Amino acid sequence: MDYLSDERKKSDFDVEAMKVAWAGSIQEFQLSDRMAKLVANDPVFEKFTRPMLGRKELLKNTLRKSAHAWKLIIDLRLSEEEAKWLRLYVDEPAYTDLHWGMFIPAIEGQGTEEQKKKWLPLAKKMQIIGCYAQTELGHGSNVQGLETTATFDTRTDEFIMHSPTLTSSKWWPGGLGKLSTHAVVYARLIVGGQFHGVHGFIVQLRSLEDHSPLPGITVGDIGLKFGNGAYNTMDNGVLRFDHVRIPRNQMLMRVSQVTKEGKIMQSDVPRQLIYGTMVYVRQTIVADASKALSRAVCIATRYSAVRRQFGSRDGGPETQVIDYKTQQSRLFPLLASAYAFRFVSEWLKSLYLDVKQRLEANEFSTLPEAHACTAGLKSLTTTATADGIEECRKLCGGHGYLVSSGLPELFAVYIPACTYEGDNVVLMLQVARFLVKTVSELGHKKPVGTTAYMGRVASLMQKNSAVQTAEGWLNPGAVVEAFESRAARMAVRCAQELAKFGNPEEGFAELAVDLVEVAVSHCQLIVVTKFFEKLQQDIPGKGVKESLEVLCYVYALFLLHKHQGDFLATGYLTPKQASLANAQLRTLYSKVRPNAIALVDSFSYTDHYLGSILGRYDGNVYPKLYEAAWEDPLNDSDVIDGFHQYVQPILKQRLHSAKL
Ligand SMILES: CCCCC/C=C\C/C=C\C/C=C\C/C=C\C/C=C\C=C\C(=O)SCCNC(=O)CCNC(=O)[C@H](O)C(C)(C)COP(=O)(O)OP(=O)(O)OC[C@H]1O[C@@H](n2cnc3c(N)ncnc32)[C@H](O)[C@@H]1OP(=O)(O)O
Ligand SMILES: Cc1cc2nc3c(=O)[nH]c(=O)nc-3n(C[C@H](O)[C@H](O)[C@H](O)COP(=O)(O)OP(=O)(O)OC[C@H]3O[C@@H](n4cnc5c(N)ncnc54)[C@H](O)[C@@H]3O)c2cc1C
Repeated sequence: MDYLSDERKKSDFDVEAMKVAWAGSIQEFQLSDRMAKLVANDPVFEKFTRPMLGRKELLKNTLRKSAHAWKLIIDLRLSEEEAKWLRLYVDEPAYTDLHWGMFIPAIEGQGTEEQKKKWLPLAKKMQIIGCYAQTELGHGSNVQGLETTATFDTRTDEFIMHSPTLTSSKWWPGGLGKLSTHAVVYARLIVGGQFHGVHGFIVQLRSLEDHSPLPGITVGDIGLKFGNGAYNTMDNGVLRFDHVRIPRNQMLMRVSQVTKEGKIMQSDVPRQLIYGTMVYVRQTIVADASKALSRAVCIATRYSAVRRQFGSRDGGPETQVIDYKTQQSRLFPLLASAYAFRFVSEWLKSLYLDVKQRLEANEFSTLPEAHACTAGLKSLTTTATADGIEECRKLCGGHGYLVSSGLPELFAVYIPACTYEGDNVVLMLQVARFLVKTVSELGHKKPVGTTAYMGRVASLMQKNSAVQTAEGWLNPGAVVEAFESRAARMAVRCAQELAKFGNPEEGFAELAVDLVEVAVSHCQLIVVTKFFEKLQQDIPGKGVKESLEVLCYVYALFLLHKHQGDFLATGYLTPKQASLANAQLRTLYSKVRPNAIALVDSFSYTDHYLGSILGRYDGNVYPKLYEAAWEDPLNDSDVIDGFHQYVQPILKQRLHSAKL
């Protein structure tokens, strides 16, 4: 029985076409759908017991699933793209994520042709397992502060990898603790007693025969992390080197080369390319944000349609909680954000692929913008998603706190995204540096790409919003101009403040909070703009574009309302115009309401992937919650183990004293 069928009938757009719009293309939809079903129908990938397993059992279970996934990839001859989807739907962080997601990309981006030829076939056949060992106990954000050393020995033509201090221990790399045979290790290059910056080195950690650590290497897991199950399926590790020797050709040498004689040769490639793997991964994290947020929103939306509280008249049904305006005002902006992040990630991927192609042709001019966009959007979307998942838990009331809602584990797995691949504040400060530089160069350099609007800064500083009515806000030009003006005005104001400091670095440190706000406003402008640009494309299907338009305005006007202080303080909006935007937002929520279930169905998530009783496709929540409770190991017996030993004596004592 489909308890949500009435809801599904209310929608006025073609859900199948929306699924394609969400996926990006019909091919992508079919591919993803095939992999989702393959995983959902395979009992090896069951995951409901995960939060109850102890650490060793949990990790072993993950290894079993990863081995089964690899077998499927080989047996079914899946492409790399299909394998990516398969791993996503298995939905369990594993050492293989870092192998495919960072180790291989690091070699691809920073290795020479010879190095790629040697290492990539081994890695792609999984004859070696790699991780990305950058962060140390003492330093994560400050990459140039890493302490591990790689000292060149001209006599033997080798590097000596060493961990000189406790704080130089590698700490956090996923897959390092128990599984990796190799790592790309980031270390200070020392040649002839001189420091030559941080570089990547391929280091073998464990024997390929018996998996024991090689001489001079101390390696292990760093211990339990937040939440049950969740990211504890990953063996984040600690690693120390005691004068471990590796051949010279295991330094990744696309950026700098060390010759046999100990000479450093710089290629034309900028040294920032050493950070290139992070640019790649940050871009994928933006896509992951839309997946995680859409999962949480799907659960909260379906459950909000099932759940009823108050408002019964004449013995009729109570009100569905999704009909409360307060519920809508918390839920629908998150629904709109999931779509907004999906489309901005699509754009970011194309930006990244373009930059990658240019880098391969030794054209580096667009790297700074790629860095700013990936860093800023990673920060913006992961912060909003982590907060959004927690909001979805609250939107589900008490039942959202049950592990069977799927939300606690999703939250626990997701929140480190605000920290890994760059702490979100540190990343916004990078965006701020890029923006300040752009403003300072306005006199002699035309801003391009996502900062092109800065080229119109004079008019953006003068023009104020012309919106007169709530309907006036349903105009892409009016909305985009509002976001451009706010971002430009905040950036210019900050640059003026910075100019008052004799020492720019001192000013940057003092004004850091304002600078982060400038960066956030710039990144929000990018997301809003890319959503409107998406709507310019041909999007087939009855009512699909119209529904997306509504979501686009919800996203933009929700941000405008949330940050109205900025819009008012910069003088672009009057309080009246801000309140008209809010009135329009309320109207938009009413337009979303009948389509809400169809909009989350369009993510096309299987019940397996959602992993949530509250978010079940059929809405059959209460019987299934009730059933699941009885499956808890505590309910194996009526009288709990330990009762006779620890509780009964207390009860007896009470009875005894009661007699007295
Ligand atoms: C319910 C269950 C659900 C289950 C869910 C299932 C599955 C989920 C599975 C997986 C989750 C999804 C994805 C997981 C992905 C990853 C997680 C796992 C791994 C994580 C890995 C890591 O974290 S790796 C370590 C990452 N570390 C960092 O990011 C460090 C951050 N620091 C830096 O990036 C930099 O050092 C810096 C940016 C802070 C630089 O600081 P600064 O002192 O200014 O530096 P420099 O002098 O070094 O550089 C300055 C110039 O360089 C430019 N620049 C800096 N970075 C870059 C770059 N990346 N690219 C290009 N250019 C860069 C900078 O702009 C300066 O340029 P100018 O000189 O021109 O101004
Ligand atoms: C689950 C998980 C998986 C990870 N996987 C890997 C991996 O595979 N490989 C790997 O190498 N690393 C990995 N990491 C490490 C991760 O990349 C770092 O933790 C991250 O880059 C943050 O660095 P940090 O821990 O040094 O934080 P810190 O920099 O110490 O941050 C602490 C606080 O200081 C603030 N702060 C720091 N610098 C500044 C500044 N300049 N201005 C203002 N505020 C500042 C931050 O905002 C934060 O609030 C992982 C981490 C986690 C949690």
